[in-house]
Amino acid sequence: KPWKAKGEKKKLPPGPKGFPLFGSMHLLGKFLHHDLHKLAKKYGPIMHMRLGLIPTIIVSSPEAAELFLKTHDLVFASRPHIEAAKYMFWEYRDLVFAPYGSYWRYMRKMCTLELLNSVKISSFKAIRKEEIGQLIDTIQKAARERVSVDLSAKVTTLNADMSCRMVFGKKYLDKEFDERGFKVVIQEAMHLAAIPNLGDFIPFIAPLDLQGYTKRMKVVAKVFDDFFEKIIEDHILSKDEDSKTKDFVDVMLSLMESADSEYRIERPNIKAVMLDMLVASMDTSASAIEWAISELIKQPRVLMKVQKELETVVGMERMVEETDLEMLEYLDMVVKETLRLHPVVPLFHHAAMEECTINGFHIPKKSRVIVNAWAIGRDPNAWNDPEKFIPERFLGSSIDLKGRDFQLIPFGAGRRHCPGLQLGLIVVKLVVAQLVHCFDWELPNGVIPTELDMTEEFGLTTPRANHLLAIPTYRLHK
Ligand code: HEM
Repeated sequence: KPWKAKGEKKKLPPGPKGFPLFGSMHLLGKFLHHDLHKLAKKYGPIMHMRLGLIPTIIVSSPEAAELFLKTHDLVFASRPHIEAAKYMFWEYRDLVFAPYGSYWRYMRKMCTLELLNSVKISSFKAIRKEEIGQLIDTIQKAARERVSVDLSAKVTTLNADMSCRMVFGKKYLDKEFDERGFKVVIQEAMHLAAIPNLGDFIPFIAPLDLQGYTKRMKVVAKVFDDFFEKIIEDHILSKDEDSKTKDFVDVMLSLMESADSEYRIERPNIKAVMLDMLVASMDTSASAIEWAISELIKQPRVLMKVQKELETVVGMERMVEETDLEMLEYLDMVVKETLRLHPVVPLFHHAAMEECTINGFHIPKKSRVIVNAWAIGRDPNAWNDPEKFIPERFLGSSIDLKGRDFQLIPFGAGRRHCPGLQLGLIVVKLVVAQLVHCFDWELPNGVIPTELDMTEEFGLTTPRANHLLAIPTYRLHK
């Protein structure tokens, strides 16, 4: 209605009532996206729950997501304040956690221009080919010896190496990073950024660090800082070598020196974006690959169909090339179906810059908005048999991953949608195709495919809880 009587209470979306101070935090367990999904089934696709002192809106259906990420996109284009971004991402100087505004826009433009556009992505093709080639060689060795391969570990290392070479210009050894190794520290960071932190929801108790997270974040931040300082120093030292092609760090360093860039870019800004590019590109793609291969092993029928398509398009005499990807229509459906059931970023967080009315509900200014992509991919109103992995559901359908079809938004939608979509999809498709084109896969210890464990680990991304182990058999005729 156009008018509101004075003092009339604004109607919040339905949701659990909650206790004083803590609100409904007690309802959130280890798997936040599952817990929120269950609650949404009871209260509806636009649900309000107070978490600590912060009004939080949970968005769990395609229609609701469209309202928040398209119709009212601008209002919700910011990010919430979180302790993790303060301690681990150089006080929001990165792109992922930067509040909406001109600094965010500048950083996003810079990353797109210097790393994530088609021309740049294609310039890294040789790196991808080389790294994937090396992985196939080691798996071939395992195939000869009939031993199982830790596919989760291999794919994570592959992605870490590819990301490092793109962003830093070279690979770094685990021990140059930290004695715990790359993967462990990054995963600790992802976990700390995703678990509910009391300090985010009851800001005045943040300094008490009751859960001990701040302490852990500071440890992680120090590891990143030392590592990135070393990389920056390496780049400054090798700056004048003529033969060197400029990588992303070189570009950012040149921004630091140039007087005419829009913002004063200093080392903390560079380090924050380095961390973004690393975490955003490594674990996302690796988890998507791991889930796709798991689903394929689980369903031999689908795996055989992917292999058949590869036999027809690529043939058994050679490996898959990036140029083959656009011809692989069934593979495309498999990847969509994987990201529907396993959106590797299950929840993404936005913040309301203004108050807003949606579907008659009042959304207070500074609310945190959590979009549950995991729940959306399972919405029974949008999908038949949502729990089943059926790539054929995309046959003849125009649904794509670009954020226009709100029943499938693993890359988000609207202003904050993933700028790495194109790169991510190339990597995921190429690695999945290569792994199943070059090899057949069998589970070790006589585990039958349908019994493959599919438990998730919760973090900013959700990889498999238990590594995927499988025994390869080489397939190609060369
Ligand atoms: C399968 C792979 C990937 C998936 C599923 C994925 C998914 C997502 C999602 C859901 C978001 C949040 C959207 C939102 O808040 O509305 C996001 C943001 C982002 N992604 Fe990705 N991503 C992937 C790969 C990549 C890659 C390869 C990069 C590049 C390095 C990247 C860089 C980013 C950045 C920088 C943001 C923050 C954008 C902003 O806040 O403006 N992502 N991604």
